[in-house]
Amino acid sequence: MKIKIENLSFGYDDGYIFENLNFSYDSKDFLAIIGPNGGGKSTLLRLMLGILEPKSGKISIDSKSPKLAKELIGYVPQYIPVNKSFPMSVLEVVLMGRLSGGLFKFYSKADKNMAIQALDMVGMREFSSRGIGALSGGQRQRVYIARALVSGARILMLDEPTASIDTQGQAQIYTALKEINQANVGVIAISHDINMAINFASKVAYINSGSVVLHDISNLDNRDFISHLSKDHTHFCDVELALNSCGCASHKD
Ligand SMILES: Nc1ncnc2c1ncn2[C@@H]1O[C@H](COP(=O)(O)OP(=O)(O)OP(=O)(O)O)[C@@H](O)[C@H]1O
Repeated sequence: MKIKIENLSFGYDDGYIFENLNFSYDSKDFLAIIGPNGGGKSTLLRLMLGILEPKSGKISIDSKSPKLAKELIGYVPQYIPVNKSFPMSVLEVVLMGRLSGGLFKFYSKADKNMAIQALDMVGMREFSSRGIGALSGGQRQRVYIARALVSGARILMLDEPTASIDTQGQAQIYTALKEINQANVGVIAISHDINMAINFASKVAYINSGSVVLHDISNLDNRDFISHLSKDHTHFCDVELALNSCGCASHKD
């Protein structure tokens, strides 16, 4: 599947956040969207999800508008804490991803098998009967990823899936996302952790002040990158320079 952004312009009010942006994504890739606060990462994700409408230009997902393609997209919001006594099991939460037939539909055996399979993919099968409130933040986030997967989504879009989660939990989430991508589901994740992005993604889109620079990092030597980052640069905004220093192909729109 392909997402194509052509001459996209968008602003919340009179001004523009993006002007004539061109960008494309192939679901073969695990794309990490990185960049400083306020750069436009969530705005771009919301445009691709069809929650926001471009002022001009076009976004197409396999030639359909984001609204018409919404069944092909699974959205995982930022980590949201839940009440410890929330009365739903992990399996029930994942089954909610099969609700497209209506809120009161009965789940079939096939639905349940799909939910168990999705829990397997994120390494959470053994927790299927546990209450959703009795999980760690990282485990809960993996359950939400399974819920998005079980809807039959062909691309997952995640807004900072590892915010407020410790390093081990982050690595488990990124490992699951990489495996999901290898099983032919596209993954686009906003990330504030450059280490995770570099270790697990195949492409990085660096967004700042409305411009997007795409880097192919599938052959990046991580140690080379980290040494460039720490030796030559001191700030997150210098990630782009470090990527260029490592000779990563970059493409600016
Ligand atoms: N609903 C809104 N109305 C008006 N302006 C908004 C709205 N949402 C975001 N903005 C502005 O748009 C710009 C881009 O915001 P966005 O949330 O897309 O950035 P971001 O890169 O995701 O930031 P962060 O890393 O802090 O989450 C910012 O200047 C922000 O203040």
